[in-house]
Amino acid sequence: MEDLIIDLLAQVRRQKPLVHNITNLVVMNSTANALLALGASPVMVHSPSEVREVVDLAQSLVLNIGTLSELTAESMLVAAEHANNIGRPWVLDPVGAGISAFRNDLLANLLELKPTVIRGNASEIMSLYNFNQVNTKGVDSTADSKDAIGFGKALQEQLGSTICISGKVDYILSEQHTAEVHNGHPLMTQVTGLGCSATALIGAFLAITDHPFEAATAGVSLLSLAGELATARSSGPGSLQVNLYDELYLLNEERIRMHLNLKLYGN
Ligand SMILES: Nc1ncnc2c1ncn2[C@@H]1O[C@H](COP(=O)(O)OP(=O)(O)O)[C@@H](O)[C@H]1O
Ligand SMILES: Cc1ncsc1CCOP(=O)(O)O
Ligand SMILES: [Mg+2]
Repeated sequence: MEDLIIDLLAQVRRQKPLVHNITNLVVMNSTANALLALGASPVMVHSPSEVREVVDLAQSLVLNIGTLSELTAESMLVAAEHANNIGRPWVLDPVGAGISAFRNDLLANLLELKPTVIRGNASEIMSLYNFNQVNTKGVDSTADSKDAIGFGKALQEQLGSTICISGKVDYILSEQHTAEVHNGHPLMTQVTGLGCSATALIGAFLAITDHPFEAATAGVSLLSLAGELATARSSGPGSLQVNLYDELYLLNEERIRMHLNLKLYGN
């Protein structure tokens, strides 16, 4: 799998795919910078009047509901439907799933459109499986990622989507495979938008491969690895945020082979 991730990263850097993001107001800048640091080309387009044309133009779509509004909810539904119609892959970040009826209703509609990949923290994945479950606290998880595996597997079977659960260990679940990423650092939970950045990177890899499990594993692995390497030379959350861009930019074959701690299982 390391060989594959190294190859996918080289392809992103060569092709610089255009990744269309309808995302939240908190992370708009940081996820654009994460995509640029990796080697992809982000565009943030939110208006329902222009999302169809940009879905046509871009190679993948990232939907992130973090600061949802009536306008972005409409845009997301239009964009996801159009992406399905023309065969564009898309990834959903269900930020804050479970915190309101408005958010849950939109998520239910988006799940009907069967996202190619879903990435959330443990509380979000648990809420997605059962919206009535009250285990969510804003946008941060109150649960360990391993406790959401059963919910993630059930969602995977129900939707056919690849499911990623982030946390101390990241899990990537497809019909045939499970991957575990044992990288990252607890300090990463004190910088906003790093889960959203993992989702955006998945978008970059979806743009260059037809294999959602591989794209999701590459995106989650490289964000966690870059975060771990960045933490080692940071004195707190502020420098971690900046150093993360440098580490994404500096990722190469040697660093991936030396530091990536990835386990792959067949189901
Ligand atoms: N306890 C932890 N230990 C190590 N790494 C972590 C931990 N929690 C989160 N991370 C890292 O932060 C990334 C984002 O995960 P998470 O904080 O769960 O997302 P979100 O920001 O959506 O809540 C993970 O992919 C992982 O690399
Ligand atoms: C704090 C906050 N509030 C709404 S969206 C958002 C950012 C969440 O980003 P992440 O889930 O990646 O930490
Ligand atoms: Mg999140």
